[in-house]
Amino acid sequence: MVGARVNPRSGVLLVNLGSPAAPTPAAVRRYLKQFLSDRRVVNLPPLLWQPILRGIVLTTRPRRSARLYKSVWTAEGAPLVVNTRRQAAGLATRLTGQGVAVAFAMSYGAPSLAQGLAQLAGCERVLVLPMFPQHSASTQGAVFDALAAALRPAMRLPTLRFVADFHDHPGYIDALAASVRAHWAVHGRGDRLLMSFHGLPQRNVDRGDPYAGQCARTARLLADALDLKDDQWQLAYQSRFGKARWLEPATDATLRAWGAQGLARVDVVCPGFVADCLETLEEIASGGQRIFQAAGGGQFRYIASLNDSPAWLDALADLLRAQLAGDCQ
Ligand SMILES: C=CC1=C(C)c2cc3[nH]c(cc4nc(cc5[nH]c(cc1n2)c(C)c5CCC(=O)O)C(CCC(=O)O)=C4C)c(C)c3C=C
Ligand SMILES: [Fe+2]
Ligand SMILES: [Fe+2]
Repeated sequence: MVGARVNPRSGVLLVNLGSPAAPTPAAVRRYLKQFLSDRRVVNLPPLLWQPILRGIVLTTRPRRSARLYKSVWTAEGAPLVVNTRRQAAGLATRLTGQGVAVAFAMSYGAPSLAQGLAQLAGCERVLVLPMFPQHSASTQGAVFDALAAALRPAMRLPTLRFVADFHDHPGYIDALAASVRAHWAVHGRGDRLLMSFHGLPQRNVDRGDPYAGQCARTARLLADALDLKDDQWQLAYQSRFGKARWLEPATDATLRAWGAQGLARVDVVCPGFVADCLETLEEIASGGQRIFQAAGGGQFRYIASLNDSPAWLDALADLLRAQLAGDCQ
């Protein structure tokens, strides 16, 4: 546990997606097997999907993904886990004095939900915050399932509160806007700002997943906070996986088109990721730049995720205090 009191009455559990234990094909295979077997993520009949997963995906993807993970791995471990650990530590310094313990966990890999909850043993109330600003059944739903599974053996349940999303929270939008402005103050302002969100299969949205609507709302609020005109920014979706149709426009196609138009300077921010990870550091900061420049574009700048920046952790602490002060009394 990060700096809790002896027996605090309330606990906060931050939950993000999770990473492999090591940047090796074997560890990535274990991680992808758990992740991609979750029906919240790939909702196909297991008799159809499991042979494809085991016979094709898990025999080809781990080697390539391990190479990508290796390119972003740090001395302390996977960026997503390192950044989430720092966020938990930063929140603990803000909340522990108020009798609130803070721990973190991952939907897939380690630390598991059971390990995270064990850090909060003795808390009568537990507030679970999935670290995905926009709601999707594939992410929040997976956290909820993992939470229920982790609590199955419990003889005494805490009072629980689950934050469904925070896509329009003023503190989150302000922290994003401040981080873009700080970037502009140092590097100058690009011709256009691309707001790249993780993608989702179109059929999930057709079935009622609010994800795309919430991404659009976050993007609009951020554009307004930055006083951007409509021709100065665009929303796009990254990280397509598999053969189905995913949300559009795609980040890679957009960057290719902007490069071909000969744009001299673009900035890219990923508001759906509050912690830098493989998908931002490798896919966007490296891969996005390659695509844009190969197509003829000029300068490309990736704006880091909020990670453990003080303004973001202050906003997050406010969000958590407000949630804890709600009907959790
Ligand atoms: C931010 C929200 C996310 C949504 C929504 C989401 C949906 C989703 N993802 C996949 C498939 C993969 N995602 C992978 C990595 C990954 N995804 C997110 C976030 C969301 N995913 C994060 C933060 C990460 C990075 C993890 C890290 O360790 O840094 C991967 C694994 C990496 C790889 O092999 O490329 C896959 C696969 C699907 C199918 C999906 C929605 C249905
Ligand atoms: Fe993903
Ligand atoms: Fe990806």
